[in-house]
Amino acid sequence: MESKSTAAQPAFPAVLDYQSGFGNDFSTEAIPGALPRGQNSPLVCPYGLYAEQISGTSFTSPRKHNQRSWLYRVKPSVTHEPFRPRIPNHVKLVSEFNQSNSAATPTQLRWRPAEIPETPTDFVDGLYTVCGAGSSYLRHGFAIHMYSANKSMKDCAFCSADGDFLIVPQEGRLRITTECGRLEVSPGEIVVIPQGLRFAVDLPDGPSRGYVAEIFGTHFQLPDLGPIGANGLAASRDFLVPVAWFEDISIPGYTVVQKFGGELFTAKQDFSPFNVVAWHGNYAPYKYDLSKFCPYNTVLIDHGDPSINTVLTAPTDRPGVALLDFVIFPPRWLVAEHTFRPPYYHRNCMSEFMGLIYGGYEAKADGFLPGGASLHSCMTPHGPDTKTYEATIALGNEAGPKRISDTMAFMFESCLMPRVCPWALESPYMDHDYYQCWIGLKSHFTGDEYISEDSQDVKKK
Ligand SMILES: O=C(O)Cc1cc(O)ccc1O
Ligand SMILES: [Fe+2]
Repeated sequence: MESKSTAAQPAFPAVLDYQSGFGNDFSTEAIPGALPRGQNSPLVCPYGLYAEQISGTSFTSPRKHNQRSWLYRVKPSVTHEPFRPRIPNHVKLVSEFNQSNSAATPTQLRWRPAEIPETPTDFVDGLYTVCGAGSSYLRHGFAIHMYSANKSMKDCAFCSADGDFLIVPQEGRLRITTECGRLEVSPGEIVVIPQGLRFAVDLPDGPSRGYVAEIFGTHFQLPDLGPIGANGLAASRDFLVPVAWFEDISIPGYTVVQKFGGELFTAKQDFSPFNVVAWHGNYAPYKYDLSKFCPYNTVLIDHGDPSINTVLTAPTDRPGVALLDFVIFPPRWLVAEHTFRPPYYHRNCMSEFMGLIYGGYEAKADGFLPGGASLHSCMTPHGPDTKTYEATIALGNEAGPKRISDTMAFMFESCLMPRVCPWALESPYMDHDYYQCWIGLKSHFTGDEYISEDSQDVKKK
């Protein structure tokens, strides 16, 4: 807690407290007794606070999907001047993908890691959309952004009215102050900031880079475990939610930046929006340490589908069809016998965007680097590069148990077909030679004797 002053934001403590659980009904107060007892909206709230509800689902969503929280704050968030288009506006954010702002391409795409900007750039200015599909207006779709920044946000908070942000830091910690409290997120951890919740990002390490999946119209949930049983993959109790924390500070000219339909709007107010003394509910930010993931995998033959490594899924109305799955490729043992162990060659009706947090990726001997990205869209063929294929075959059946260590790759997989933004296609980091990694795959066909020389017909034996 920080009492009334005009001081800049206080330093983060070395260790932050969190509550644990996924989708719980949380209750937290920075001052004992600040949560009203027995009702949400008393005539006068404890300590003279304002009650404010934030709804992440429609009021009438079925109980098992319903998400909302009650925030008890020094001043309500409506206490601000009118929203105005941000000047200069941000031209590299898209939330409704169409021919005027993005391109369709079935080509395999890959990007080298973007450099950290030289000029002062905070999280908001460092954010740019790579690809996406659908529309935040129609509440169905997603956008994949990346960020590269070097400076903390100052006297300003951000929120997206368009969708939830799943942030995957790749370089540099993020200290995130939200209306629900504070989180520190390191590379190797992820954080989800729900639609509409205000937050500010500090960069204690300076240079910072990462990925964001933004989903429109739904929220992330844990995948069902099916025959795996009651345990495994990401455990509910490893998700960490902030405890209430507030500052009661006047900051003349404080700016709330709101992403709304892909455009940025600003509203001025004279106080910090992080003035929530207590809150309760199930609509809150959370973080998760990917090293806690408990992977399941093949123990005898064949390469399992990557869905086995789903951390979080944002569903559509069709069973088993994700608007966006967040899947990881964590350290694990490979033990399959007489099996081609790397990912198989494939074409997928879902579209696959991949990133690498650290280490290497089992399907690519080189070219796919930490901080880089690749996109294999709907039905676009892809798979291991030539070097990986040849090395795997050379090893043969003698490959014993092998530990894949020091790696963390991930995939955002969607049933929607992404369009790609022009600045991503024209990016200096685009790997124009990506196709070369497969072009050298040779035929190892041994059935030539069955083909007649002149007709190419299969000879009858
Ligand atoms: O394309 C990729 O590298 C992702 C992926 C990994 C895997 O193990 C199986 C299928 C798949 O799409
Ligand atoms: Fe794939």
